[in-house]
Amino acid sequence: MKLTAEQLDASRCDENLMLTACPGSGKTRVIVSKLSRVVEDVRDTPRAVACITYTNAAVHEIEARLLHHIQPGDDAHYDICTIHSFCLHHIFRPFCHLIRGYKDGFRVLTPDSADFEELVKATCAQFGRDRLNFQDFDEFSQLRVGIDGSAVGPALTRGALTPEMAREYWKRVREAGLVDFANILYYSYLLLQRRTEILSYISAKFAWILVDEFQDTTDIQVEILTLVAQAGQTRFLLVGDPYQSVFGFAGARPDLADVFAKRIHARSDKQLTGNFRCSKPIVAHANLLYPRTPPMTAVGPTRNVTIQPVWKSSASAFNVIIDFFLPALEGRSIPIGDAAILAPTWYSLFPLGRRLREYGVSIVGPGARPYRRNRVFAPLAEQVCGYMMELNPQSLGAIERSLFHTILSATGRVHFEVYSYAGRAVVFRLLGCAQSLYEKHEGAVLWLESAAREFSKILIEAGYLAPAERDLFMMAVEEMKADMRNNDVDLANLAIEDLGIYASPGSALKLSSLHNAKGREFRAVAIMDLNEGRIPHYRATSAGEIDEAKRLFYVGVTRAKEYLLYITDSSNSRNGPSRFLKKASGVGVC
Ligand SMILES: Nc1ncnc2c1ncn2[C@@H]1O[C@H](COP(=O)(O)OP(=O)(O)OP(=O)(O)O)[C@@H](O)[C@H]1O
Repeated sequence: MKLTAEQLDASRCDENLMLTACPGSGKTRVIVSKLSRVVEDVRDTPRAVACITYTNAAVHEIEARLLHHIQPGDDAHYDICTIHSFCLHHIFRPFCHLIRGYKDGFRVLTPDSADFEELVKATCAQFGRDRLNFQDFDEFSQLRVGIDGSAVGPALTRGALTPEMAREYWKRVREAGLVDFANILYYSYLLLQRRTEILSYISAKFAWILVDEFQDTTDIQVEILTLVAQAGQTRFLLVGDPYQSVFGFAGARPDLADVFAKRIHARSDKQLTGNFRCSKPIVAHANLLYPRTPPMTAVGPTRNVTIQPVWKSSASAFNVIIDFFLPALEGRSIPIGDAAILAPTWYSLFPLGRRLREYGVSIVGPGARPYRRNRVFAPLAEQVCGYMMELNPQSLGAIERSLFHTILSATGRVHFEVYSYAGRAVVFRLLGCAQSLYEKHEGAVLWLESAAREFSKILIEAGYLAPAERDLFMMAVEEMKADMRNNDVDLANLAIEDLGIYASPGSALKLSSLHNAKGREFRAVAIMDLNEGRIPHYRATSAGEIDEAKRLFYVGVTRAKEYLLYITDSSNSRNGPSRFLKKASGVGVC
C-alpha cells in the first residue's frame, strides 16, 4: 500500500495523536497502515489493538484491507469494531453478571428484531398511543443514555417521546433479559468507573486504541475512553475532521475531540491535506466553505478535471435532473450508477424518486425499503426480482445464499443442499415461476402474494419446507403490506423493479440524504433543495445549528469526484438560494 509522506508520518507517530484529515485524504489507509504496524508490535505479547469505527460498513472495509498485511494468528491481537461492539465484547459481556438484571446473561436488542417492535408497541400502548409509524420506531432506536443515566435524544427535545416513556421502555427491555445499544455503552461506562479491576484489565489488554471519525464522538464515548486513558497503559490515534461533524442529533459534538485530545496530551500538529477524491474546482469550492491551514489540495486522479460546479434554479428539480444532469452524465460517459442526487432531508427525495421511476430511470433510495428488512420473504423476493431485471449469472450465487438464509430464518433449519446441483435446480424452478408470475402481474404486491404461494409449493416439494410451513411466506408478505400501509406507502406504487433494485443497487442512480452520503463518493453529484430555510433549516437559529448545516453542505460538496451540480427550488419566491451558495458566506455561485 503506497502512502504519501503525510500519511506515512501520521501512521509512524508513536505518541498519542489527534490527526485532522480533510475529505478524501485516505483516513482508512492511514488507519490500516497504523493497525498493521502496531499489531506487529504486540504479536508476541498478550496485548491487542482496538480499531473503533463509526459503522459496520467501515469495519468490513478496514478488515478487508488489513487482510493483506497480517499473519495467521494475528486475529487474537486486533479487534476492528464499532464503539458498541467494543463495549459489548470486552466490557459488558464478560462482566454483565455484576449488573442488576443481567446475572443470568442477556440478548442484544436490535432495532430490526421482532422483540424491539413488540417492546415499543407495548410501551406506547401503555401511554395511549396505538398507531405507530417508522418514525416512532426510529425515535426509540435513537434513544441514548447520558452520563448521568438520563434519557437523551432528539425525540425527547421535540416532546414526541417523553423521559417517562423511555424509562418504561428500558424497564421492559431489562425485564425481558435484553440490552439495547444505548445501555451497552452506559453499563460499560459504569463498570469501568466503579470497578478498578475491570478498568485495569482493559488498559492492560489494549496497547493502542485507534478511533476513526472521531469528530462524531458523543459524551459517553469520550468518558469511556478517558477512563481507559487515565489507567495509563493505552495509546491513542484519533482520526477525524471537525468540518464533517454532522451527527449532532445523535449526540455527536465536534468540540469533544479537542477536550479529549487535551486530556490525553495528544499531539495535534499533524494533518492530512491531500484530497484524492475531488477535482481542483470542487476542492476550491470546499475551501471557500472551510479554508484550512495548510489548504486542502486536489492530488488524486481527477485533480485535473476542469469542469466547474454549476448552479441551476428551477421550479422542478425533476426537470433539472432530466434536462440537464442526466444528459451531462451521458456527455461525460459517467454511468448513472456512479452518480447521486443528495438532499438535506430524505422526504423531499420521495416525490422526485417516484417521478424518475415513472420516467424510466432506475433509482435506488431514498432511505430504506418501505417494509422492514427482517420480513422473512423479503430478501429472497428482492434477489429474484433483481435477477429478472438483469439476467446476470453471478446473481445465482446471491439467490442461493438468500434461499439458504430464508429457509434458516423461517424454519430454524440448515439446508446445505441448497448449494448442491439439486439446489441449483430448485433455484431455476423458482426463477421460472417468478418470471411467469411477472408476465401475469402488474405491481409488486400481487407478484409477492402469488410468489409466496408458489415458492412455498416448490420448496415443500424439494423438502426444504414442511407442509405445515406452507403459509410462512404468505404471512411475511402480509407483514410487508402492513408495514407499507403504516408508512402511508401506496401499495399500487411499488413495482417489481423496485424490489430488484433493493437487491442490486449498483447500476441505479442513488438518491440519498446528505447525512447518509457521509463517507461515500460518486463521480457526479447533484445537491437539490439548496434554499435558505431548507439548508440551513428555518428552525436552525443558534450559531451551532447553522454551522452544523454548513458542515452538512460541505460533506455533500466533497462527495463529488468530477461533476457537481447545485439545484435550488424557484417555486417559492420567499426562499431564495441558501446562504451557502452565496459569495459572502459560501461557494459564491450566486
Ligand atoms: N496514498 C494514496 N494513493 C492513492 N490513492 C489514495 C491514497 N490515499 C487515499 N487514496 C484514495 O482516496 C480516496 C479517498 O479515501 P478515503 O475514502 O479513505 O477518504 P476519507 O479520508 O475517508 O474521506 P472522507 O472523510 O471524505 O469520507 C479513496 O478512493 C482512496 O483509495
